Amino acid sequence: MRIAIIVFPGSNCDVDLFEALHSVCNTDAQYVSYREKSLADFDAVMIPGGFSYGDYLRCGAIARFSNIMPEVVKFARAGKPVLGICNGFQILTEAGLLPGALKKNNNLKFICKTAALTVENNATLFTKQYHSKEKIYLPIAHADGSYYAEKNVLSQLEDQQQVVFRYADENPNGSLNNIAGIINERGNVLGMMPHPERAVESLLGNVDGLRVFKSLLEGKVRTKEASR
Ligand SMILES: NC(=O)CC[C@H](N)C(=O)O
Repeated sequence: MRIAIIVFPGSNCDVDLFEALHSVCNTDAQYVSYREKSLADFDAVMIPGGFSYGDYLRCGAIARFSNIMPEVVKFARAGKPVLGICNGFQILTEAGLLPGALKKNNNLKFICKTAALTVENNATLFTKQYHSKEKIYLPIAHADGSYYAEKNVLSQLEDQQQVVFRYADENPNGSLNNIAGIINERGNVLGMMPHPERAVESLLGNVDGLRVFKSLLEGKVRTKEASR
């Protein structure tokens, strides 16, 4: 599987994501600049975390006007897999590929810690290797991670099992319905605030994020972690 990692000015989790895909999962990952205008030959697109355009105006609000974004939208509309992590999630909501918005954390502070989550929907492209309602732990690192959507959007997300990850134990940022990650109706675009790419090797002290990537790559690779 050939995976594009979109790099914007200010992205800072692109290398972690590359290492997770390339070094841990042995898959073909390529950096693609925000200036590019084509995603031909890629099987999946991932938008990494960071501070695209310095988070000026609103997180993701400027990135979504980059050259590459119409291609990302086309890619998603074609039903191909798209994953947005943290700032990537923010960019996907700004681009209209996912509903709702990410607001400032309730405490108005940047929060960097490990969060407990439950896997609410394990029937997606990105979560099929988790058990239903499995409790996992992933790092979070954001200032604008409080998920907001209108009531009718929230009920649609709940009714259609589009909430994929929910904060467990405590809600760190004020997200409505404890939402940490959602998928679009079609099931090919996932956005999540926690960082699975920072939890893919025992050396990192946590492998709970590895199955997000393994689920997508299922059957196509034998990961190093799995062979240990
Ligand atoms: N780690 C990240 O992607 C940070 C996301 C975003 N810039 C925020 O602080 O909310």
